[in-house]
Amino acid sequence: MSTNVDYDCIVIGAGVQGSFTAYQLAKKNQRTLLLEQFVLPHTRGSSHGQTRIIRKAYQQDFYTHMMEECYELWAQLEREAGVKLYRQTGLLVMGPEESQGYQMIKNTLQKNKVPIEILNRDNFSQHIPNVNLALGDGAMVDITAGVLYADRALKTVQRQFEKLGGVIRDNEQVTDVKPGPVVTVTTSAGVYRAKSVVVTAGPWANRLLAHTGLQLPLTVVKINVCYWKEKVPGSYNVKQRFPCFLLTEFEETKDIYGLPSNEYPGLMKICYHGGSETNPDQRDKTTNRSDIDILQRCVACCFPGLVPEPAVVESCLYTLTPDHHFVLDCHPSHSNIVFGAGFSGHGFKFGPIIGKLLCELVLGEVPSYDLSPFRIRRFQDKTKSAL
Ligand SMILES: Cc1cc2nc3c(=O)[nH]c(=O)nc-3n(C[C@H](O)[C@H](O)[C@H](O)COP(=O)(O)OP(=O)(O)OC[C@H]3O[C@@H](n4cnc5c(N)ncnc54)[C@H](O)[C@@H]3O)c2cc1C
Ligand SMILES: O=C(O)[C@@H]1CCCCN1
Repeated sequence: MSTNVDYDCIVIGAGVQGSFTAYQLAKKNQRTLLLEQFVLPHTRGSSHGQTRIIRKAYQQDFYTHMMEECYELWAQLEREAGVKLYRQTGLLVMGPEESQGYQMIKNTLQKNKVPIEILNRDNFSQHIPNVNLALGDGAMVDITAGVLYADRALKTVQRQFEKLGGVIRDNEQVTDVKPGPVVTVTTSAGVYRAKSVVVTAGPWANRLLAHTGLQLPLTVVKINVCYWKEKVPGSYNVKQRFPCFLLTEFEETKDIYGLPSNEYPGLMKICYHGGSETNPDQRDKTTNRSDIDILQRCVACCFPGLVPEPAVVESCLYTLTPDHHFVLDCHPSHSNIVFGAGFSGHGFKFGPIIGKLLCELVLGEVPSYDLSPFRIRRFQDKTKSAL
């Protein structure tokens, strides 16, 4: 052990991305510390809750390509830990047949030979009962898509990290990061020195990066996570193999998505892919519910077996970039500070591959995928660097 550092790497933030990064670093024999400001597990960031969608259905090829390997990495973790983290349900994609968004997803899936089933108006209700396909909408199913058990996944990857000798310190907020050949990290409980640092602080990313003179164009929004009651219990249940769904357009506005009833008996999760801007420390003060009005109209129109009024509303945060693509990069002035941020409400399924990529950046290895869609230079004038 070199005498002037406590760790090879310190990862700041134990959400899904930081936890997978720490795990990958420990696998590569890096002495790694994972720091978390809250007591684990917590519900204040973006990675809490029992379920997330996993899918290859994307408009861009690069996400579909990454998901090929990512499914294998999820399965590897399941085997390693002896737990079930994924359940195949399929993803029903619905949207105006001629729209660009719907067609791009269809083309990407077909081009990449992802198994899909195209449904037509005649066989739709036979395959998908209790859903009304809007006039002019097309429908297809991404067969291998499904549900990830999110809370369980987070706990599992953190436990595997510790088994590899990694150290987690929760209830310890990072208050300063001093760049240099050895990075000094100050927390509410102490000071640590490491050869490199990874910032995976979710909605708090810019607050951490400010210590290093960098600000990214990130917007934090609060999502109302709505659960809707089944009129006939079980009709939208995961055990009936009811699929996840993605509606690429409703009333010409943002996507709406949902997951079969699972965590709360008789309640299906359906959310609007947008919300109002918030300060992550004051999340619960934001009370805009205009998205819920849209969801109520959508449920009344497309899901006749659900009561069109949410039975439970919880909160979760998105950290959005202007193009909704992730940020995976090294600090422009300090190559030993790496960050993963701006997962824009769709990053959970990529956790294992994000961990692998951020680990490669820390170790100075050639990244397994082309990172140009994720580099900060794409923002150009929107990235403020004080250094
Ligand atoms: C409602 C909702 C639905 C979603 N659905 C899907 C889906 O179906 N499929 C999918 O793939 N993705 C989905 N996502 C997106 C996915 O959950 C996020 O992209 C992902 O969880 C982001 O993880 P993260 O690690 O970047 O952030 P976080 O989970 O927020 O983790 C960051 C961590 O850093 C900690 N931290 C911050 N500052 C400090 C500090 N100073 N010191 C110490 N610790 C600090 C925070 O406390 C936090 O724990 C959804 C998100 C939401 C909100
Ligand atoms: O990542 C996902 O799969 C979900 C559904 C689509 C909108 C973003 N969140």
